Amino acid sequence: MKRLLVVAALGVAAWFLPYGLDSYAIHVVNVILIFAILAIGLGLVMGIAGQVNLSQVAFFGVGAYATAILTTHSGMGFWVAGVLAILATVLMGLVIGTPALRVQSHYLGIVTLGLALAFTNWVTNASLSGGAEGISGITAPTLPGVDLSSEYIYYYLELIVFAVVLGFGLFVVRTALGRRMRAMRDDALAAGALGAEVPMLRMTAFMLASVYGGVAGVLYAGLIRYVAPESFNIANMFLLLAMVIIGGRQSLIGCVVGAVSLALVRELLVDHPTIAQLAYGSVVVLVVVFAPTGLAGLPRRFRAYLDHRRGTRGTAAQLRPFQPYEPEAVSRSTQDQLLRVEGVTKQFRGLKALDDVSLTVSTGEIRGIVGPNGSGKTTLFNVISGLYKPTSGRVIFRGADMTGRAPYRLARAGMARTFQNLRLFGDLTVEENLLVALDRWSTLSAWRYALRPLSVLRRDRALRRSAAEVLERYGLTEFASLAPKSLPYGIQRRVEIARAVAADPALLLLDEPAAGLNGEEVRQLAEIVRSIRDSGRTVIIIEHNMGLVMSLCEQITVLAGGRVIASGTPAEVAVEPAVIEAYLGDSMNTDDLPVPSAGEATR
Ligand SMILES: Nc1ncnc2c1ncn2[C@@H]1O[C@H](COP(=O)(O)OP(=O)(O)OP(=O)(O)O)[C@@H](O)[C@H]1O
Repeated sequence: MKRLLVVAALGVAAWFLPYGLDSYAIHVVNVILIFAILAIGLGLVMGIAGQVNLSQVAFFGVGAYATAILTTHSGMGFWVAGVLAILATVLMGLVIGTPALRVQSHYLGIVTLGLALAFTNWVTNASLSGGAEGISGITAPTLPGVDLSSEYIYYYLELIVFAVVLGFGLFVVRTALGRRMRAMRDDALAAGALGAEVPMLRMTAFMLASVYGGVAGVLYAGLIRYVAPESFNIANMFLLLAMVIIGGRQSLIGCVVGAVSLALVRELLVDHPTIAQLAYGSVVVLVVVFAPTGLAGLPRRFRAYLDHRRGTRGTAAQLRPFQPYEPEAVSRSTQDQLLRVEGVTKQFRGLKALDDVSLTVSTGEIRGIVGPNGSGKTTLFNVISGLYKPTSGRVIFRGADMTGRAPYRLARAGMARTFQNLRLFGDLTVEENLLVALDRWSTLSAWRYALRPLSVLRRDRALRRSAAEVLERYGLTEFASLAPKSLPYGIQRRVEIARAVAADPALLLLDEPAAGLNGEEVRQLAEIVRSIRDSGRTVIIIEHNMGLVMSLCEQITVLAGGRVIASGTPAEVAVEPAVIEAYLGDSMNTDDLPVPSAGEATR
């Protein structure tokens, strides 16, 4: 309610703003709105999706130049030209997003900067774009009964477009697509392992940014009715970047605040361009060092600081007991092979981390993978889950050859995993971590955001209900809104397992889930894993805690030096001479192993 009142007050203020402004001031406001739209687009691709994009100014340029060329050379009306210009910008977004499929971080910065420079170079030299002089005489936009040639009236057109694109951006960020992008920004590898189609997501982020660039370009062409290369140069790109960083790149409102503040500063320093550049640079450095979340992040940091001083943070939340799943009858026929690893070898330069490893896992089994440190267990998981391509050999999952498939494809085929060193999305809450896993929509269905927004909202509500159920089952409800990193290690491990199961896998890979847990937590973990299996899933678990492995697993595969040295029931492998030899000198003492009875092992 409070938020609604603030939005209404801002809306009223924005509506009456032109009444107090002279003709120069309204022009400045119109330019600021265009920069704000550009900044939102840049915030989406860089702040939300984590893709370095130094070509936002080129998107802006394509939108403006395409409008200019189509209205002057081809004699089209402004609106038709504007729509075509935005389509042209999206096409450019696809081209510029393509390198993001292969390169990341500063390399992507260099590539996108290169493309932006190429654009400026082209418009400066091509005759189609009017060379250094640019294109003047752009047809003014018309609306029946509305005089858009007046900047006072044009302001309302811009204001409406700004409100729509800001609302759309916030809608994306706060629902499934935005969550996936934020997850990818945090940890692309973990997001992929949960089924997020990382390449498609990167492309979508660039396309979104390009739409914002295109819209801003069209509005600019309609406002100034003249385009020239200097409006789209690298200095403006850095100004835009400074707006996003200072405002707070992870918040679209922050991007708007940054755009407005810096555009006003630019106006004040318009006669001192050198001082202006130095001032932007210094402020950016100060913000990066002292307020990495920008102006938008300051209130939250201040609240966190106050909480810390009062000592109120996270004291109330309690881990509740796990509520077991309803057992499901699963046929445990050994014919029903869920996973087959055939002669897999993985070579890292001179080192053979896996050497001709073969194993078969049946549906409904809990399989243990054990072996001394460095024996290749995690490498085997990485090959099975698609993080590594094997040097040779095959991985057959649910009857299909999945060797070397991207992790997101394996995840979508029904595989989920946890990581030895926990890979929770640190910038997302516990609930959002689960929501990312629960979301099974393909990124291709992102068109619904534009054409069927209500279906997106309905689905988001359904996802939140499912997340609440998962939180409840794992006893995590009270931690839903907290950042995973603020939680004790044992709870983080539980969140990671809950997240993996939320992805609804047929096969769950657990990489050392007991690492760092105390005795009681290990007991609870065993209960959770058994219940997950009883609910119809198959589990493979890498573990050094031999007591846990021996009591939990029906079959154990022992690796040493990248080779399978034994395979069988806990009782069988515990007495294998090769296993005893491999473990001599290791922490495991096979004589002390609590070898279970056959009945216990197959619970
Ligand atoms: N990306 C990589 N590049 C080079 N060598 C690697 C890579 N990943 C693993 N290795 C090497 O492969 C071998 C097997 O490592 P892996 O992590 O699979 O062993 P592990 O059995 O899981 O060990 P631990 O129990 O300590 O986790 C080790 O010698 C490791 O150094």
